[in-house]
Amino acid sequence: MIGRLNHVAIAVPDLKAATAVYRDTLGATVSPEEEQPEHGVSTVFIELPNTKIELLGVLGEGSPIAAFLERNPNGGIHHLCYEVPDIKEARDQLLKEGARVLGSGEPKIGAHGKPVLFLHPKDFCGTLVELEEA
Ligand SMILES: CC[C@@H](C(=O)O)C(=O)SCCNC(=O)CCNC(=O)[C@H](O)C(C)(C)COP(=O)(O)OP(=O)(O)OC[C@H]1O[C@@H](n2cnc3c(N)ncnc32)[C@H](O)[C@@H]1OP(=O)(O)O
Ligand SMILES: [Co+2]
Repeated sequence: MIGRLNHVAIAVPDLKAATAVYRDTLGATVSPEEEQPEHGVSTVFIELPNTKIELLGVLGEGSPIAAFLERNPNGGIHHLCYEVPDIKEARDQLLKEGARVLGSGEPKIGAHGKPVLFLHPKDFCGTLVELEEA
């Protein structure tokens, strides 16, 4: 079902400082910061030859990364995003297999303008999984 690794997301307490680490210390090409109000986060993408890193900062009240940052105040790896050819087909198959799809279960439009869904970390080896339609 899953295809390419689209991105590895890192939640950070200070998005500007984290962007500077990737740009200035690691010499990476970083995107401009973008607010994602539908998702309660701000994002910066780092383009690597074989995948992307998504830096996530808190946006507004009730951000889904707030509790994670309370538990990991220096930040940490938050989720892996895999591409799937058809997100609703993938969701229906996963539900049949007993996996928990987070939120309403309906895909939202993600940072790349494509439908995304999240799967509960307890069902995937302790790792929060995002699916993005390829
Ligand atoms: C920009 C758009 C998009 C994109 O296109 O790329 C994004 O990436 S948006 C990114 C942010 N959005 C989301 O993460 C949405 C889905 N996430 C959630 O709904 C919640 O974060 C969550 C997964 C339900 C967790 O919420 P939280 O408030 O932390 O819940 P709990 O405290 O009840 O945690 C339950 C349980 O799960 C463990 N946990 C939580 N988060 C993670 C994580 N990121 N990785 C691994 N494990 C995680 C947590 O430790 C709890 O464990 P126990 O204490 O053992 O029960
Ligand atoms: Co993501």
